[in-house]
Parts: sequence; C-alpha cells; structure tokens
Amino acid sequence: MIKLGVPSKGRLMEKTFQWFDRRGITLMRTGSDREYAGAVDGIDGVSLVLLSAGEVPRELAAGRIHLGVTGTDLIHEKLPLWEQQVEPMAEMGFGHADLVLAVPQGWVDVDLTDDLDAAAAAFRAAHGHRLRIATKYHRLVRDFLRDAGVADYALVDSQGATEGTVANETAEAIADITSSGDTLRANHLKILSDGLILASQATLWRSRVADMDDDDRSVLRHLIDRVS
Ligand SMILES: Nc1ncnc2c1ncn2[C@@H]1O[C@H](COP(=O)(O)OP(=O)(O)OP(=O)(O)O)[C@@H](O)[C@H]1O
Ligand SMILES: O=P(O)(O)OC[C@H]1O[C@H](OP(=O)(O)OP(=O)(O)O)[C@H](O)[C@@H]1O
Repeated sequence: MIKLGVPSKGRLMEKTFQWFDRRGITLMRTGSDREYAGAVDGIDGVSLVLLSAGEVPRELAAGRIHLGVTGTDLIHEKLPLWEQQVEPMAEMGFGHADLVLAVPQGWVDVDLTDDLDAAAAAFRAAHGHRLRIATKYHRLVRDFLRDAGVADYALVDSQGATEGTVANETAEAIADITSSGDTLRANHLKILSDGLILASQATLWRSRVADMDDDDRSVLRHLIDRVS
C-alpha cells in the first residue's frame, strides 16, 4: 500500500480534498467526526493517513508515509536536509503564504535588512541586550539573517500570535507567515523591503526514504501521473 498523508484539519484540509477530487481521486474521512480514519476512492493501492500539516514533514522523513501534503515552509523549516529526504511532486496552487521579516511601522529609518543590522547594533548599545526577533521558524530565519549579514540579534520562540509580541514588549521584530497582510497591519508592523524569507504554498511531496515493493512503485507512478 502507498500511504498518502494529508492534513486532517486546519486550513489546508478542505482544499487538499478538493484538489484530489478534481483529479478523480476521492479522499474521505470515515467514522465519526472526531475519528481520524479515512479511505481513498478512485485509485487502488493507496491508503489515507490523516495528520496535521505540521507533522507531515517528519512522517515523510521517517518513511512512514510515501506521499504527503504540506506547505513548503514546514518542509524547509523542519527538515534540514529536505532535498535528500523528500521531493516536490506538485505545487497545488493554494495555501500561499510568505514568511517575512517585519519591524514596527514607526521605525522609519529601517527599510532593508542592512538597516536592521545597523538598528540592532544601536539597540544593543542603548539597551544592553540584543534586539529580539520572535518566530517559530528558527532555522529559516537564522539562515536568512546569516546570508543577509545580520548577526546582532536574539531569536525568541513564539508558537502563535507572533505579531503581538512587539506590542507585548517581548520582541522588537518578528518573522512569520503572512497571506493577506491583515495581521501585520493590525499590529502596526511593516515588512522589510528585502525581508521575504520564503514564498510557500501547499505542495505534494514524495518521501525519498519510504520502503516500497514493485507493486507500490507502480501504484506511486500511476498516482503521480494522475495528479501532476
Ligand atoms: N494565513 C496563513 N497563516 C498561516 N499559515 C498559512 C496561511 N496560509 C497558508 N498557510 C500555510 O498553512 C500551513 C499550516 O497549516 P495549519 O496552520 O492548518 O497547520 P498546523 O499548524 O499543522 O495545524 P494544526 O496545528 O492546527 O494541526 C503552513 O504550510 C502555512 O504556510
Ligand atoms: O496575513 P494574514 O492573512 O493576516 O495571516 C497571517 C496570520 O495567520 C497565521 O496565524 P494563525 O491564524 O495560524 O494563528 P497563530 O497566530 O496561532 O499561528 C500567521 O501566523 C499570521 O499570524
């Protein structure tokens, strides 16, 4: 059996089901509302694994699922060696979101990451501690800031309501996902002009490490032909 992991809740679930449906493959939740059991209609040899978008990268990397749907951001953040562990099979055209670096709108002299670097040095001199950037995307933000030449900062972990950390005075800047931009605007934050860290969308990934026999390989080829 080829195991296909799809989000069982959250913002990617419904559109994932619709995406497969348009390609003649029906994914169904079975059992009660609260039971995470599923079935697949329209193709043989594929079983459905329902899980959260955030768990799909780990399951693919462990080879417990052969295919999985999740955002580019979660794969790149959670799998340091993602290119060796997974392969993108299809960009699905929904779940678009940008991971961006944002600072208070009132910081009129800070428009670029270079300006942030200067502001960070000044901040440390004035306050005696490093400028804090709140995020849940630790790896992606660190890599981005290293490439941008910004060093004088501290990451603060924020697993939700990240834009609120500036008003709450637990951080001076944030790095988070944005789609409409409403949350950033409502919290008086602006994106740095060169502050796009990653453009993400829902993507169908193939595990490079999951075990397969010849039958599985042929089911996988057939499934990929149908959807890509
Ligand atoms: N406006 C948005 N805010 C946050 N994530 C978004 C947005 N639009 C698309 N996404 C994408 O959705 C995915 C996360 O989905 P979701 O928040 O449903 O997953 P999750 O955090 O694993 O869910 P849960 O923890 O509720 O199970 C990420 O890949 C993210 O890039
Ligand atoms: O640009 P927007 O359309 O306003 O969307 C962006 C917001 O959506 C997400 O939060 P989510 O709703 O997942 O809540 P969270 O803060 O608990 O992560 C993300 O973390 C941003 O806060």
